[in-house]
Amino acid sequence: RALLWEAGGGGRAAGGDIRLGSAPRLALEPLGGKREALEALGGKREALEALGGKREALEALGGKREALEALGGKREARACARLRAAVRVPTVSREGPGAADEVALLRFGRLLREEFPAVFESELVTHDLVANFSHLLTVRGADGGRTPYMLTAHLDVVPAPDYGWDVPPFSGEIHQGYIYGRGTIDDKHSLMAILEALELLLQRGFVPQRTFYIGIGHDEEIGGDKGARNIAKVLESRGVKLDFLLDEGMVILDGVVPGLQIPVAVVGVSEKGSLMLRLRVRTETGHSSMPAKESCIGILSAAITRLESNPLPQQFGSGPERALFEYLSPQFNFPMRVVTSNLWLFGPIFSWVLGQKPTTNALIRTTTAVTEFHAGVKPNVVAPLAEATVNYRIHPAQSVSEVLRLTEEIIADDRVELEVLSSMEPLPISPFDESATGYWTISKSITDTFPDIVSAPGLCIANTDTRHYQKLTSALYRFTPVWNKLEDIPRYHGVNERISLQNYKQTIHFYFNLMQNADQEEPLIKHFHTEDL
Ligand SMILES: CCCCCCCC/C=C\CCCCCCCC(=O)N[C@@H](Cc1ccccc1)C(=O)O
Ligand SMILES: [Zn+2]
Ligand SMILES: [Zn+2]
Repeated sequence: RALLWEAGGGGRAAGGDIRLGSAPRLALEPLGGKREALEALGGKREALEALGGKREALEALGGKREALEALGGKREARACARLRAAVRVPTVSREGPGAADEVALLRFGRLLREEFPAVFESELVTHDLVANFSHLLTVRGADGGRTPYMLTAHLDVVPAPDYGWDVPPFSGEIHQGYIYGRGTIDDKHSLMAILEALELLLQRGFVPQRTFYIGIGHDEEIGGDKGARNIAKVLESRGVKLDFLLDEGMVILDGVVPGLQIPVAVVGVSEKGSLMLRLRVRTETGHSSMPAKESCIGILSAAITRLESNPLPQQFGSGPERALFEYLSPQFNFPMRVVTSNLWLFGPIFSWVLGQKPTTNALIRTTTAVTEFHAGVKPNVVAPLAEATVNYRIHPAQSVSEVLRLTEEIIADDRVELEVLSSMEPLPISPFDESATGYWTISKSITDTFPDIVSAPGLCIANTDTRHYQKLTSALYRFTPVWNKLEDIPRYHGVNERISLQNYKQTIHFYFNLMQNADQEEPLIKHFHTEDL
């Protein structure tokens, strides 16, 4: 069983295509009969629970060997079934008032309570419902003298139109060893894996030494102002201080960092800031047969062209991206090893190389993304108004005001009005030196789960709920152990979001390891091992 789950890298599929979709009789034949099929899966109830129903069970099982390979065992089968059930609840966050699907959010809360009875019924665990749909779990530790820590995740997802998906985005279908669906890597995988790990540990009688919190926000995808912000307020009102907090953010990168031959787990120790800017040009409207020399559309387009052709200056070396390459230096191939060991000399050329690809460019500068453009009312009317939105993600070495000043300089046209829709300064760099217990607990848990990869501190290029928790701790980390190859990066907020069955199991292992490592004073020793899972 272990061999089957461990075959291949984290991002590779375990098992073959287990979608059959053919008649029940055809599905039963390779299994040798209904009774054998059910026996193989540990019983009718488990099989049905794992696969979500009789018809689905039969459709999904391409054969006895494939079924066992894909499911790895009863416990894994149930965990996968629970993640699939979570994906099927469309907890979509949309921009604008009244945009939350309250029915789905409530349904999701019920699903958590039903699927994790040991967690929700444990005497060690207190559950607070926050802002109606978010959840705060307090897991009481035996040693009240130790500073607690916190794990966070979010239950909402971005919208997913059916178009472009190989399987429906809210089906949770298994296809070629992957669970597909919105939320499988952002961020239901981590939420469900945290609860799986806790459920298992509690079932085994685990009593944590130190208290820890699990915060589950319901509106991260639209800023977290109701969920995470209020969870943080509840904790602040209780006088809680945290040793560290771990949220989503960075991931395992396999073949993404140029010149690095082994996969790296990047733990986000800082997070870029953000500025949403509305650009607006107003001009006289009128009959399109007598247009003025310049239209608001032309003026705004020219301004946008100037912004896109003048990227903000690179900042390589002044943020946590430098630490990433210094940490990884011994792992690079020649000549990259020489380059990254001598950044004092090769910094400028290396920065130019990083600037050539969107993923690595995001590390070294404030990025400029023109995300919206609206103008015009009718084909034969001179447009009175043109508007565009620009989203900057601000490098830690810059500030909101500096980005605004540079924008005005680049546009250099008073007819273009600027309105700040929202802004956020980059987050401070969390400690990752030898005394940073949170960083090393995460790092050790990565190594325990993935012995063959390295971990390193880095910059999180997107925003997370962590900013809401800044009053509770200055040790904010952003990482979930999703295994990404370069071609997987567009799956975030894109189409065909998926996680391999093997990678989901590893995600559970990671939190299982972390919950034990977090209790340990040096040296870190675990009582339960993932081999027992
Ligand atoms: C050499 C290293 C290369 C680095 C490559 C980086 C590859 C990154 C891979 C995966 C990124 C995963 C990001 C997962 C977290 C996404 C969180 C998110 O989407 N947040 C939203 C939050 C938000 C903020 C403001 C308003 C609404 C929502 C976001 O940032 O837009
Ligand atoms: Zn997310
Ligand atoms: Zn997201």
